[in-house]
Amino acid sequence: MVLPAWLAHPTIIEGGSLKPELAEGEVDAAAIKAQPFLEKHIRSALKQLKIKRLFPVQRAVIPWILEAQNKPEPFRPRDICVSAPTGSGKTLAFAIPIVQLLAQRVECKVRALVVLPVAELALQVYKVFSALCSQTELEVCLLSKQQRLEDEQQKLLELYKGVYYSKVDIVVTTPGRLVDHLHATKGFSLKSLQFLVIDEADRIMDAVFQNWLYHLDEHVRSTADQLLAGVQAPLCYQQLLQSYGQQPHKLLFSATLSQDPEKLQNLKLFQPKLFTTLDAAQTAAAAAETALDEEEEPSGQFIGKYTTPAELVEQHCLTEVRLKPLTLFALVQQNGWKRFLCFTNSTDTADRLCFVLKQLFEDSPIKVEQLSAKCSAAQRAQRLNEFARGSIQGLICSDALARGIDVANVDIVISYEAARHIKTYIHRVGRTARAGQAGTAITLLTEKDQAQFKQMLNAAGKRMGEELSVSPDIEVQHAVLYKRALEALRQRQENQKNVQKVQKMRNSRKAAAHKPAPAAAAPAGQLTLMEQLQHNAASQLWSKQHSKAAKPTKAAQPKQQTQVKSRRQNMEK
Ligand SMILES: Nc1ncnc2c1ncn2[C@@H]1O[C@H](COP(=O)(O)OP(=O)(O)OP(=O)(O)O)[C@@H](O)[C@H]1O
Repeated sequence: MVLPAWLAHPTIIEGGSLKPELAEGEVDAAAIKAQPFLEKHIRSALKQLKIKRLFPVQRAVIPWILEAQNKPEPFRPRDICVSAPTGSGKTLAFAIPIVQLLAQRVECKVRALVVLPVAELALQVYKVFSALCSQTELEVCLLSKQQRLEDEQQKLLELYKGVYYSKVDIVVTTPGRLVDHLHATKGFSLKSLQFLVIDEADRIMDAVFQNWLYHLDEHVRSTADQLLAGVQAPLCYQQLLQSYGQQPHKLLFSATLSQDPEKLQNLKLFQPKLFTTLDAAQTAAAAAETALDEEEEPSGQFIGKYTTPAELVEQHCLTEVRLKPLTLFALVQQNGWKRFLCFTNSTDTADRLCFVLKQLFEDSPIKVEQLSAKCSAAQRAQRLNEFARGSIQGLICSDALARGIDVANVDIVISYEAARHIKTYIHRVGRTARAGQAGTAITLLTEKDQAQFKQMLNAAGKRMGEELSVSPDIEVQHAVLYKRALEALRQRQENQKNVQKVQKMRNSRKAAAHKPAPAAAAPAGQLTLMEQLQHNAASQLWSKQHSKAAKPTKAAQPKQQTQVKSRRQNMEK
């Protein structure tokens, strides 16, 4: 594959370690007070966030965006793609310049749109924006299906004398929720959009999400046409507007950025520019590359595509399929791990593994819980909180959590099953060694997995780390405990099968009666005890959810309404 020139010749982000050791008396060039481009309100917000210095990606990207945006029209800044390791601080790299630029002029319009693949990530980025905006008049809004559409619409817009006014300046959302609002929210306008941020860009460019871009583009295009209809400007200016006038400045971020020209083309990037970080081996390769003839067509992957944090130690542990849960148990015990995330390739494996581990750790202070698509969003949030507080030591996750989530103080990431794709591996291991902290990633490998795993790493320019071993006697040592745990698992699976059978019978009985009566109306006397328990639990859950949904949360509304009112009055003046 031949790379386009902008991917082949990136701007290298200098800086190496996130926590460099400074010699005595040496001035820290990355200290916040040494950054002349940061406004006072940003410095003070960073102080509250306990951020004392900028990370390399932030030092490279923030001043570049500020400078590009400060050039007068009709200059249009180049769109940028930023590829930097997990945990290297990409969120602040786009949030700081956006807040600083938007705060210069407050208007009742959505001027920045930040799109993330899943609700949890959107919430995380929303919190960062909210913290940065705390010293400004800017309002940030989260649209992510965690609230009803009507409640989100209320947060977003206000109708005054027949005209819709935006209550917010920055919207953080997911692709699906954005499309919901583009279709269903009257008055939702992005015609003043100045920034479009796509975080975890490679994931968002995947086929499933493609049509959100189409809808957004259509929306921006149609508002540009409406605008042009009323413009009495010279033809050349109209042409300029038509060609790119209404397109926002696009900022793409990821730890594993796509280099697929077709996917990138969908984003219609304007003279794109790539920023990338390199590790030591890649820096040497880049130096050799620049020695080559500049005219030569570059090929293959862009350098720095798969870098992991400098502080990350990668290891593997050889085991057998039948002993995998026991190997994991022994590793945790042997090494005294207190904060570990363990990834599996499927939700079912996460579920079974978590059950077996709970049995194995029954008499120990180690508490493990599952964190997968099987848990509700509220459950996931609660478990993450408990993990952060230290009341849960291990979380057994499917890959839903592998990307972007910033879980505090994870010491160890274990791949219970080897990741099938390098991107999955990079994002999994990136849950540790974040923000310059130390961290270790361990992959459990059977003999069969080994060659494939090695090949995957080599293809990405990485090498297998050291081998970590467990005592060969684990099977004998824990024979009784392990047997009991596996027997409990077998019993549980049998029970689950029985419950499913009962459920199936019940459904077919209902279908036969041709009367799909609501569950709440079913006469209790005709149900078996098991059915009755399930029925009661379902009814309770249903009424709980519906009574919650019926109560719109208005806690923050009065304050926001007054602010918007005064902003609107200012505008009218
Ligand atoms: N300059 C800084 N100083 C100290 N901590 C920082 C700094 N910048 C970011 N952080 C912290 O580093 C952690 C990781 O940041 P962030 O989530 O932005 O990383 P990321 O590069 O987006 O990672 P991923 O690719 O996994 O999403 C966060 O906890 C954040 O608060």
